[in-house]
Amino acid sequence: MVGRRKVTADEHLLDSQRSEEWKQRAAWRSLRILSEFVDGFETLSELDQTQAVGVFGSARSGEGTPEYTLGRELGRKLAEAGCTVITGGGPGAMEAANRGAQDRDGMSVGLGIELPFEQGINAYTDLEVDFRYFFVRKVMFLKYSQGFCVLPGGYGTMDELFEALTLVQTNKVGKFPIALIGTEFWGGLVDWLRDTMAKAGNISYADLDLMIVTDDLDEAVDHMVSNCK
Ligand SMILES: CC(C)=CCNc1ncnc2c1ncn2[C@@H]1O[C@H](COP(=O)(O)O)[C@@H](O)[C@H]1O
Repeated sequence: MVGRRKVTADEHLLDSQRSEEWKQRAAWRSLRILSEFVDGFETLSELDQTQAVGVFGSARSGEGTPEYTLGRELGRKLAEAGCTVITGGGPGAMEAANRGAQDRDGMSVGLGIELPFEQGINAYTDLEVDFRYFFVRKVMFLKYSQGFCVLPGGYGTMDELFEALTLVQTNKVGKFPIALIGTEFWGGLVDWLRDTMAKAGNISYADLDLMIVTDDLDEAVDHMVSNCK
């Protein structure tokens, strides 16, 4: 990839090879982390009264792809159902869902993340917060969303999906609907979870019911609305 690569706050925090001076600074860094929580809670507190759904999906599903069209339609349907749409504020499926929400005058939120290559939050958000730390941002997704719709994606999408699943499985959050959208994309993963992971005893078969898999956006939205905590 061409462009200026910046060292991010996450990288500073996680790099254990740095000098003694850096190691000592890591302790002070906790204040910066704290301030990021404060900023996030303060900015997003206006969402406390709304029913919000987090939408995850690939940063690479650009305009013109079937996934972008699907994400935009999902954003529209969530807004029509009265839900605020919260995404990672990036391009691709995130932008599509934010844009769809705005198409229907719904509330559209972007929780952006600092990345080595500058990109900025997409142009379709009404409320945005930019985070330096992935883990702080993940807390915000969980705190302000009452359910998740997951479009096809890559590692980032998997990370967010499995974070949510783990929290539900371990009863850290209560009623928390999760819908995987796209049976062709998700089918192989779900088969593997059942035929390999559950079969090996690493999850229970009941854990497979913590999410639905569908191609029907109305079913996904209905699952969010009727099962929100
Ligand atoms: C073109 C490109 C790589 C841009 C990256 N820009 C991003 N901006 C905001 N959130 C992101 C970005 N990349 C990954 N994420 C996070 O990880 C998920 C997507 O990652 P992935 O594309 O599935 O793995 C999103 O739901 C988002 O929360």
